[in-house]
Amino acid sequence: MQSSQSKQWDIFCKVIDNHGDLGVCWRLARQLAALGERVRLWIDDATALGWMAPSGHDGVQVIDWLAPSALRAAVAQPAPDVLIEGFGCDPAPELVARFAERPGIAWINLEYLSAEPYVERLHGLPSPVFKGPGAGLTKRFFYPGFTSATGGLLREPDLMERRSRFDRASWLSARQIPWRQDERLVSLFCYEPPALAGLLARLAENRQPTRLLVTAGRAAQAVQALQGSAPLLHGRGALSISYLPYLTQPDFDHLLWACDLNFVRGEDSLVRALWAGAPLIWQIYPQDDDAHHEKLNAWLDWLGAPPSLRLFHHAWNGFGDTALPEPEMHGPWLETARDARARLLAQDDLITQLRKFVTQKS
Ligand SMILES: Cc1cn([C@H]2C[C@H](O)[C@@H](COP(=O)(O)OP(=O)(O)O[C@H]3O[C@@H](C)[C@H](O)[C@@H](O)[C@H]3O)O2)c(=O)[nH]c1=O
Repeated sequence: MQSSQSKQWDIFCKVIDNHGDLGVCWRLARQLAALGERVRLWIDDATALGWMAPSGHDGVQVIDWLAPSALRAAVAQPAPDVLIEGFGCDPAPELVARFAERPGIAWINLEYLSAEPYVERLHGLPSPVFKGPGAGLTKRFFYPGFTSATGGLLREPDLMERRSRFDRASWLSARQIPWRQDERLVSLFCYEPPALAGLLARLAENRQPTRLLVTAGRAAQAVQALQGSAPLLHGRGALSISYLPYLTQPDFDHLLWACDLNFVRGEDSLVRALWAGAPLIWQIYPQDDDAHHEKLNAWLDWLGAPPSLRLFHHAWNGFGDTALPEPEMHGPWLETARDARARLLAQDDLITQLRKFVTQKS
């Protein structure tokens, strides 16, 4: 797969919390490698790769950034063509100093995803480094985003084709998830949303049965904590609950493809839910100064969210004391999701843009 045109990419990732930093960097690494690029992923905590990507990926070398032996070995090797700094994570200074010796190295700071207007303004801007390791180099900001004036979103070339071949019933049966044809399927990947109890009650009281597929980790703990305080909740009324193990990243996609409504969080799962094309609810990563309020509203504006979907997001994210509206799995919520996906599919994906960007700037 590798050609003489292929580049060496070194991606640096620091796990701050949860799984998004690694989730995004791993997805980037394996998509580059699938296109024939050579990739080293430098990571300070690769634990979650044990379930996200247990078999690794051809062409991706994972390196423990904290291991002194790995640093020594890397310093002895040729510098990469492209250095990607995930989310301003400050790669090891010894390496940056070594890499800076390579003429024409492209140094890119991959930023967090947002639909706020500043993204279009800042995408691609240079930031010359004046002192310290890397002095004399120019870092460039690469902003993923939802419009054609941004760096776009990660999307494998065959994603839509795989999605169209997906068979929900076989996937559920292979996972031993009980499912009756009349049950609506809802996935839950969240932190501890204040409106979680309200959602469970609404689903339980609905005329139509729902099976909630709860992802491992914080989502499962949040649901279980509520069940502890209201033990009858499990299987109550129209609601059935299945707890999932941690899934590989490709299987996490299958979960989203299988469901009629997806609750997602953070960054990477939001993008995957958009590609799934079913109605989705986003729990945004909360920031201390409430900066996430503006960020969520900017995304809802881009999405063209109908009023009930906007209200639902506000309630789910705990803005004010908004009451949780009825979740919808058809009608305007579905049309909105389909329309958003069509708009995104008409734009270049992130890797296509990133490779162009690197070639033009080096
Ligand atoms: C539950 C589950 C998740 N995943 C993957 C999907 C994603 O790649 C990843 C989750 O990442 P996210 O969706 O981004 O959600 P997240 O909330 O885990 O991640 C983040 O949000 C960012 C905004 C913050 O900056 C990060 O610090 C981090 O908090 O885990 C699986 O592969 N299998 C699973 O079973």
